[in-house]
Amino acid sequence: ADFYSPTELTDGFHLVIDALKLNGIDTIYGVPGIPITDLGRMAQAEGMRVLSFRHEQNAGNAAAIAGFLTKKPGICLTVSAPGFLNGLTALANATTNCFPMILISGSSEREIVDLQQGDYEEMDQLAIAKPLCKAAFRVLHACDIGIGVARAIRAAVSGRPGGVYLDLPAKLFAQVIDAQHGAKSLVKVIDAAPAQLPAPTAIARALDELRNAKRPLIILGKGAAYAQADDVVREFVERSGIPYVPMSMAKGLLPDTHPLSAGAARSTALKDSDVVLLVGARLNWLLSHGKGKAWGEPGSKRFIQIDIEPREMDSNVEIVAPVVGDIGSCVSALLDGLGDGWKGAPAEWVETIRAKREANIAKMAPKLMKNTAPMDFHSALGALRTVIKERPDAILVNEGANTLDLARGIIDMYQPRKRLDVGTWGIMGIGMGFAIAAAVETGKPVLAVEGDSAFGFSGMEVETICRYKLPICIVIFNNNGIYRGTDTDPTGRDPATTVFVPDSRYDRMMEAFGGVGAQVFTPDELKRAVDAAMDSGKPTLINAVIDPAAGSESGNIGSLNPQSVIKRK
Ligand SMILES: Cc1ncc(Cn2c(C)c(CCOP(=O)(O)OP(=O)(O)O)sc2=O)c(N)n1
Ligand SMILES: Nc1ncnc2c1ncn2[C@@H]1O[C@H](COP(=O)(O)OP(=O)(O)O)[C@@H](O)[C@H]1O
Ligand SMILES: [Mg+2]
Repeated sequence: ADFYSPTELTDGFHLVIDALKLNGIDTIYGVPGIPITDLGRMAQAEGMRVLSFRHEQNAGNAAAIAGFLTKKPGICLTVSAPGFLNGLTALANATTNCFPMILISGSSEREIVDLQQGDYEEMDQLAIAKPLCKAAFRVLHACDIGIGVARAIRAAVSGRPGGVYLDLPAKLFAQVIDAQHGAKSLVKVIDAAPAQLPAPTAIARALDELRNAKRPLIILGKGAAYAQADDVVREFVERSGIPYVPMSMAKGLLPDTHPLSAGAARSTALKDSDVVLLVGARLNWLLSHGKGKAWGEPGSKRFIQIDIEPREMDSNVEIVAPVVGDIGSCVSALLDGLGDGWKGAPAEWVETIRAKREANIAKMAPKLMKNTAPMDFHSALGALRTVIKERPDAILVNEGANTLDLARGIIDMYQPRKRLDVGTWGIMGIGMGFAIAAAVETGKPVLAVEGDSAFGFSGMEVETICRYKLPICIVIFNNNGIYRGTDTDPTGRDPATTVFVPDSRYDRMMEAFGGVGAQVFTPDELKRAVDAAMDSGKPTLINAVIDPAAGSESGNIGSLNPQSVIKRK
């Protein structure tokens, strides 16, 4: 029997680490500082991987995408007040995108905060976090750490995944309790994200809609990618024979070259379909809220929606067949229900989509072949499209405006969860955090295709990338500006609000920290430099010179900008 000395003790530091490890969490993304520097050191000493960043927003983004990739909540650890606030943007973005993460921040003493007596980094962090995330908890007593961590994990991954805030006041860490009592207080979460089975009546109703459809369409959202029900999703598309449109981060669930892919025929698919099956995709702005000219005749659509969140139904338009449950269970039930009677989608409709897709791909092809300088977005992306085709298990991180919108349609993906981008908010700044966690969590090579403005939001993490020697190749589409590099200040006093230093050399930033830097002017040079980076696995930054006149305002979403009708004299 274990010899147990009554003096054996544990404390808050050790209980937090034990609670995380007990639940299979082995990685922490953060920035050290009071009161959590020692927590990070001790976690590292106890075998956890603790990665220190240069800004908490990037650590938070890393934790968020780690959650998306692993279905375990990513952990971001920050100091109080300013560090907490820096992590909050990533926590809110994770919640918006349904990525499971836990922001753990040290905090000031309750008695001083609640009397507003001016503690070091005083802030009521729990109150501030609550409206911006899925759940928020604070732990005051060491014997509650086990339950607190368990609640945070379950809140992050159960139902619709999201961001959770866990507030740990400084005094908690040094609190000492009896070791055995402490061990008993820990909770290993059982079935944190339970399967949620659809009602048979909901499945029957959905199948009726599909059977009566003349022009059915499937839309796969990043929820379908997150669910990791890849085989049953692919089997359902292929057995049903229904064309599908993958949303950005669902690309690769089936290869974009799949005969049923309607990605390159998106406009026709949305406009002319009559029954639309949404699988882990919301009818938000990315799908024009399910109405308007993108969707053809008003009232011409019947929507079936699979989602784990019941309240998503009817959020934008009427859902005639809501299927509430987890995607794996729901799609399996639909597949079983198809039965032998299912004759496949109407051949004429499938042919319409195929023809449209082939025509659009043919129209685009010449733009991707140009091998001259200066590059434009199409010719540069043509080179990267080939890289991913040759290296399908590489992970593509992508942000910018033209750099994002054009890459989404030009770079085909071949495997699930390989395209990580700005998601539902269209947020800039996810690049380096996503790239770091993708490399750390998967061990796969990462290609980060960045607008020069987008890169600037998290660019200091090139030092982090070098420090951990991560296989990340950053390609910056350097068009000297936001959208374009050609705007001018009409007063002639300053540079325009959307331009940067001309002919800048981002590649030298990577060299500053021991990484590989390269500047390229043609698609061939770009492909060679990326191939070299991928083969070497060395941190690399390629400054790809793009024609400053090549872009368009806000990429594909310029129409969202308000226009002034007042012209001052
Ligand atoms: C946090 C944040 N700030 C600002 C923006 C606005 N914004 C900004 C600043 C973009 C950068 C576009 O410039 P780029 O250089 O990254 O890409 P291209 O020049 O290739 O279009 S895209 C975009 O929507 C944003 N989406 N998110
Ligand atoms: N395992 C799951 N089962 C069912 N629905 C899920 C699951 N995980 C996430 N979801 C849902 O997937 C949806 C993702 O939608 P969204 O982020 O809009 O995707 P996209 O931007 O790709 O269209 C969310 O409504 C979320 O509730
Ligand atoms: Mg740019």
